[in-house]
Amino acid sequence: TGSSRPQRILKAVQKNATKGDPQSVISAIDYYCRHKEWAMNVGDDKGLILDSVLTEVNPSMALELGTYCGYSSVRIARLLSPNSKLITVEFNPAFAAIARQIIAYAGLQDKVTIVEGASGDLIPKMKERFGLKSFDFVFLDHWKDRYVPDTKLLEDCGLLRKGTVLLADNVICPGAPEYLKYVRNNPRYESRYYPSVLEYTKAEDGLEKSVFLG
Ligand SMILES: O=C(NC/C=C/[C@H]1OC[C@H](O)[C@@H]1O)c1cc([N+](=O)[O-])cc(O)c1O
Ligand SMILES: [Mg+2]
Repeated sequence: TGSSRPQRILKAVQKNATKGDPQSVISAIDYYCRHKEWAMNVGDDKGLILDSVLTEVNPSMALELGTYCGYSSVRIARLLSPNSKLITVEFNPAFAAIARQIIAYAGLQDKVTIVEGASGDLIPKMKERFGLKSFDFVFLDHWKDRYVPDTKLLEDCGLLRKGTVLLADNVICPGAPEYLKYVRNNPRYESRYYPSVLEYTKAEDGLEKSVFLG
C-alpha cells in the first residue's frame, strides 16, 4: 500500500515550500499538480479569479464546501483581514487530515476551521456551533450535485444575507448544470460567469459568481 495523492501533495509542499509562506505553498502545489500529478485543486488560473472576487468581497466570515487538500483554503485565508475567519467543510477524513497539515504549514491555522462531515448535516448546525449570524462569502467546490441542495439549505438556515457572494467552481467541467439553472433564473440572485480553464489543463471550465439579494 503506497501513499495517496493527497499525501504526495503534502510531501511536495514540505519539500518545496517555505513554512509560514502561503504563496510558496500555493506555488508548490500548482507546480506538482501541473508537472507531476493532476489533482482537483481550483488551481492557478481559476485561483486568480477566486483571489480577485475574494479581495473585492473582503469577507469577515467565509465558508468553503469541499476542502480536499486545502489548496483553496490557503488561497482564501491568505487574503482574509485580521480577525476574519474561514470555515471549510470536508466529508473525507483522510483529505481533512492532509488539509490540516497543509494549512498549518502555510501558517494559517488560526484563520481556518476545518469541519469534517457531510455539508448537508453540518450547515444546519453552524449558527449554534460557531455563534455566527451569516456568511459574507461561500466557495462551492464539493460534490457538484450538492451545490443546489446546500445553497437552498444555506438560504433556509438564514446563513445568507443581502449581498452574500457565492462563488462556484466547476460549473462547466465536471459541470453543475442544475446549479447554473438555479442561480441564473432566480430573482433572489444576481449571477455572472467567469470563463477560465479546468485546473492544469486546457479544457473549458469557469466560476459562477452569484450575489444573494435577500
Ligand atoms: O469532484 C470534484 N470535486 C468534489 C470533490 C469531492 C470529494 O472530495 C471532497 C469531497 O469531500 C469529496 O470527497 C472535482 C472534480 C474535478 N474533475 O475534473 O473531475 C475538478 C474539480 O475542480 C473538482 O472540484
Ligand atoms: Mg473544483
